[in-house]
Amino acid sequence: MPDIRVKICGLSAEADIQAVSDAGAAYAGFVFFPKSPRNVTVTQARALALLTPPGLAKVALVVNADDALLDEITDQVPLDMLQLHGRETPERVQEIRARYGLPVMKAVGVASEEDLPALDSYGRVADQLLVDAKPPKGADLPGGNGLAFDWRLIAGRRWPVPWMLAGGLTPENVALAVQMTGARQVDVSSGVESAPGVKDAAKISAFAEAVRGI
Ligand SMILES: O=C(O)c1ccccc1N[C@@H]1O[C@H](COP(=O)(O)O)[C@@H](O)[C@H]1O
Repeated sequence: MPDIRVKICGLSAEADIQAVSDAGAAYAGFVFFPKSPRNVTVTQARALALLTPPGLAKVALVVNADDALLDEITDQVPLDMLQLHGRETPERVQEIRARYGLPVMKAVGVASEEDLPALDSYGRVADQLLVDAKPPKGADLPGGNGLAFDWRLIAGRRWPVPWMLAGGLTPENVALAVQMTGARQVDVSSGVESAPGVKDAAKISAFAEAVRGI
């Protein structure tokens, strides 16, 4: 069975980079969304990205970002991928791919069968899909809420591009989530924290260990 790739999102401290690297994760995510407890400035993200060892892909998470913000982030922060976690249309995904020349991962929130066609639409234009739980109505954050969705909804479904499973994953439930969905990549943020926005090295290690044990 091929290795399952892990993304740890919402890093904001030097120690987080070390913990994620030690855990053998494939992706490190930086959140550019002021309402998030994981928000980082461009200056902070640049410093963290420069500390990130080769082999750990650096992902910038943005929410409905305009070109000015994306210009600033991509000018200042060495990146390997952009994660679009807002209401970006398929056309906007294409525009961003063309403008920045970086792979784009589009997050799609899932709560019911009705949400699944969007994965097919974005699967035609994005480089990767992030299949996440749909945020509750009125939530401040479009992701990072520690909520899982009903994994049976995507059991056996496949898309033409690589995809990651996200939403409420933890060291305790990630093995079951992978078993039920067939995911080959998993993304976690709040499930490896000791408090909102504070990453916990022991939980990061336990998450990676749980994935290795699958
Ligand atoms: O983490 C955040 O604060 C965040 C803010 C805005 C959009 C997305 C965000 N996080 C992403 O949401 C999913 C699931 O997170 P969780 O594991 O349920 O906490 C993940 O992709 C995060 O990168």
